Amino acid sequence: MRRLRFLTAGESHGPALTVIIEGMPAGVPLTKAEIDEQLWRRQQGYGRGGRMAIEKDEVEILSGIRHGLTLGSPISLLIRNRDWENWQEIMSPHPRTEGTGTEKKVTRARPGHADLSGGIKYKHGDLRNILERASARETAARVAAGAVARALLRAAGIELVGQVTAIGGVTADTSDLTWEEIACRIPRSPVFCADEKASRKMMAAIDEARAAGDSLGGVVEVAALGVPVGLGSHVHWDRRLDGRLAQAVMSIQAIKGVEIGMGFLAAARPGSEVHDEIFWEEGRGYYRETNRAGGIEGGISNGEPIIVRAAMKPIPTLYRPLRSVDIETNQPYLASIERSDICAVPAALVVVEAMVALVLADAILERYGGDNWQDLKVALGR
Ligand SMILES: Cc1cc2nc3c(=O)[nH]c(=O)nc-3n(C[C@H](O)[C@H](O)[C@H](O)COP(=O)(O)O)c2cc1C
Ligand SMILES: C=C(O[C@@H]1CC(C(=O)O)=C[C@@H](OP(=O)(O)O)[C@H]1O)C(=O)O
Repeated sequence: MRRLRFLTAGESHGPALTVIIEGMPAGVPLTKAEIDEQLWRRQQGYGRGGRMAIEKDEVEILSGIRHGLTLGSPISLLIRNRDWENWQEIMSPHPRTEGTGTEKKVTRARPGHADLSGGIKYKHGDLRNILERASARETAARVAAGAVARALLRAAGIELVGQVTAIGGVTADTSDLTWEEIACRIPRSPVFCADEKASRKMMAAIDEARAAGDSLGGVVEVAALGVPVGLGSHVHWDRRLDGRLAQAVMSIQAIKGVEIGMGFLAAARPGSEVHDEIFWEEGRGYYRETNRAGGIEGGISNGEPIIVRAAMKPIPTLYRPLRSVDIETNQPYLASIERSDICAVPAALVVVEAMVALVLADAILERYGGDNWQDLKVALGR
């Protein structure tokens, strides 16, 4: 059973996003400021569009936290959409009054979005009824939930470090840097990349894509440091930690590939270059000199840093639009674009971190239990 569960709600241009997080032990220190910091990070990143100039994401804590400590009750959080002001009539929950409103239905299905399949599945002639919820605006609520999970991980001695490793085919080389060095450099880079030269090239690639009316995807990498041995299990498919991480990360809008450790690269290498040899030393215990497995063997964490990589496809809405069909007339059209991101890979990194945090916090609670932080601390041996 999931120990830490969360459920988000909210439309992209509705009044607000909400999230309920259930299963946090009592007594974990958690402040509004640390949730807001993660929300702020998600809004940064070179290549974003006009919407980010409107939104200033900030959390309102509705329940589950008192005087800076979790209560053990459901935590509910709210993030208002500033853009709602401009969409009140279009997004009104009330029945339409005859003869009012000039709103046109969205009938032009955008390639790369949920529009067409969602419209067919839910029998919506107005594709806005699909796109509002399919939008990655929802990731703000995931990041707020992730900040709650991060608070538990931090208390348990686990830290997450994330970096963008590729944008539009420009790849970073950070192989000579430690995770601590990477963590120091990331906030200074507008694309959250620790390789300064690659950072500049990535920004130039985004500028080029913008000028060409195109968009770019990329690759992000998250490392979880300080994870104890034994999270997840080999005994069932849905208890394997690698499977749980892959599902959570793949569920993020526009993520099309997830790797743990060497991932796809391992398929091309002989076994002698893929597996991590095991050593033992008095006082140190078991250790490995390499971490090609990315911290998980047989679905169980092995004590090495957990390394998760995710590939994001380019943003599907292009200023030089792709061909599609109007579902009312079945006639071809070329869309006119009002605004869109060119590249949201840095934002996606923050979302991947959030999903990794939620899975690891759930796995910690599964292994160590604890209704309150004191019991959990004892179980963790801290
Ligand atoms: C942080 C973030 C921002 C995004 N911004 C946009 C955007 O401005 N325009 C757009 O067309 N898609 C954007 N996307 C991607 C779409 O939400 C996503 O491709 C779409 O919902 C279809 O889902 P799928 O790619 O997972 O199939 C964004 C994704 C993320 C993670
Ligand atoms: C609002 C966010 O991302 C949005 C995700 C998104 C999409 O189609 O996924 C489309 C854009 O929204 P809009 O159509 O209102 O310009 C992005 O700005 C956000 O990240 O907070």
